[in-house]
Amino acid sequence: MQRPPILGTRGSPLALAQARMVAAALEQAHGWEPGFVQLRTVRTSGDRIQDRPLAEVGGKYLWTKELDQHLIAGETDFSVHSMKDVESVRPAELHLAAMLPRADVRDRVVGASSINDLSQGALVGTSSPRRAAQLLRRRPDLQTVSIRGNVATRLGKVGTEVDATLLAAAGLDRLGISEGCAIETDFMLPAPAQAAVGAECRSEDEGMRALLAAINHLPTCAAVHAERAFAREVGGSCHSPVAALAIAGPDGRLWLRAELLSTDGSEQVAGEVRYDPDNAPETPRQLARDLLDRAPPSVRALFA
Ligand SMILES: NCc1[nH]cc(CCC(=O)O)c1CC(=O)O
Repeated sequence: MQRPPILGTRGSPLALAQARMVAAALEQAHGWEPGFVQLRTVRTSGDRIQDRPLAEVGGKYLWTKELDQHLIAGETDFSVHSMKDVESVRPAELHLAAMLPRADVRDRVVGASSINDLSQGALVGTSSPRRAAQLLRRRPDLQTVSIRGNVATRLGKVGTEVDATLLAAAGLDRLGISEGCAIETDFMLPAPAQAAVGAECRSEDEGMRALLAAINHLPTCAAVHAERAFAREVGGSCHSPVAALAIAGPDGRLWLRAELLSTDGSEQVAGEVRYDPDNAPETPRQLARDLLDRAPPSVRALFA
């Protein structure tokens, strides 16, 4: 048997839960005993910087920077990421080789039974510009405040520092937390790549690519690639409120919905498209350009 592959992951409880899911899927697919894949935790800049919103410090790259460095240097064989936190442009040395089947894509509100149910003027903690803008669009009376920290930290602030918070259902579920009420996607469209866990290896590592290909879930892969292509084309930063969700039908066609908002949610542009990703792979980029063309100035200014 070959030597155990080394999996690089962040050390947060959610990152570790996701890393174990990928390790278990690989072990099962290749007939390795449970625990064969070695986990190596890597502290990223994103983990280190807890006092400021990441958007102010340098954005998503901070969640993968050190993982990328270890992987490129050959200290690990692959990295596992929340695809939502992975920059839409990746180093050429790295290859996204697998995605697990996507989990619940919705956000959940914790601290109220729905957005409409939040009391007048309630204070909602979120550091996501998308969630803040979508929330304010529906409920301009609400206040939002940036909160950071891992899922447990944020939950701990509900009822004390804030009245409510919004979190991804996928993350809560993976941590075994049943708290919160799901918000339907036509009310709050999720972030590009939300609820998808991906594995990335060195582009030239054919062996690792083949091992990971065995656990790649094609419908999730197609949907997440479409959302990431959309996100790349609209540009913007971590300050830019952007939502995108693609759903793969049984025939492989994708239904891609997307939304751009102004920071306070007062203005918005949205669109959707159904297409065959094999025949028209440029469609997400076209949708992005269409939304940018139609975007009001306050929205456009936040993007490319
Ligand atoms: N930005 C942090 C982050 N990255 C991925 C998830 C949730 C899991 C996922 O979307 O796959 C979370 C927490 C959250 O948004 O509630």
